[in-house]
Amino acid sequence: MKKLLEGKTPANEIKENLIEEIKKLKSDGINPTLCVIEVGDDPASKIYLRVKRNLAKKVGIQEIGLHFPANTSQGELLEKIEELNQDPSINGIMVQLPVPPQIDPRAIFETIAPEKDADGFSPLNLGRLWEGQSDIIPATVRSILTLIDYYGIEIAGKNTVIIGRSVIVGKPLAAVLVERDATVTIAHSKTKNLSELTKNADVIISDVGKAHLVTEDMVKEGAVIIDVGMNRENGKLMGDVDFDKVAAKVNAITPVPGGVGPLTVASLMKQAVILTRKQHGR
Ligand SMILES: Nc1nc2c(c(=O)[nH]1)N[C@@H](CN(C=O)c1ccc(C(=O)N[C@@H](CCC(=O)O)C(=O)O)cc1)CN2
Repeated sequence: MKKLLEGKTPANEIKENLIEEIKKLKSDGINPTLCVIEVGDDPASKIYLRVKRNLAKKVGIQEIGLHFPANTSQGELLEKIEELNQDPSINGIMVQLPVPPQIDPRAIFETIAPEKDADGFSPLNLGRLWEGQSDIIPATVRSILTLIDYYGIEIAGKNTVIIGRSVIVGKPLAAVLVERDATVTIAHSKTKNLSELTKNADVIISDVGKAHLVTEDMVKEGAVIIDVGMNRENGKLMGDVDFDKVAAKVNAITPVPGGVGPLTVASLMKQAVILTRKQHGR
């Protein structure tokens, strides 16, 4: 392995830039404000929300945290979102996932106003990605692009296999990589002969959530591997890729933890600032 694609350094760079950008906005009387909604008491979500709160404070974004009990109905949640959509003091809105089973995440994505869609999950913003408009994009996708740019990974014309077809990572990622001239294949649970695809891939991006899915024999020498998976095995956090053996064979690989993950919260903050600027015509 020649390059370890760590997320911490580019994440720090994003934070430093945000601090400067937000200072300037504030000196013009603009106070970027992000409303973060939690439904229920998922323990992992609590950790991520604390990280979001701390980073917002550090860069100067006003974070408004709302907590709803786990038995909140979809109607109640959507009503609150509608209210926030109308509130001019709120620039960005996001609902932490997962939400309890009585709430359909798609209803949330459809209700958040596209111009306040901090996660970039609204159907309008996701659709715009396929038109080549990529200012509002899901945080994980933005994080992957940041790694690609920061480490100078060539993507144009490269055979790129995305494993995973989620609406919030795999599909929007395909749209932005096609826009960057990559030749993209999306593989998923029904794909036959996954290894035939991955063995020919210059770049493999996996977002499945299955440990040991991508093994050494499935990758070609010199490939680039971006692992978005997060799996716990015997208390240890690992990605979808068999890191040690695959790393020995490839040119560049993200660690898990420490790769895409640390960039996701910084990417969300960046998006909140982009939304704020757009709302003020900047
Ligand atoms: N509304 C949203 N919900 C969720 C999102 C999202 O982007 N929007 N993503 C995840 C959770 N998440 C942020 O919300 C998140 C996940 C992982 C990390 C991270 O830093 N991971 C570390 C490891 C952390 C650990 O030890 O558990 C890493 O990979 O190095 C940050 C944020 C689901 N919900």
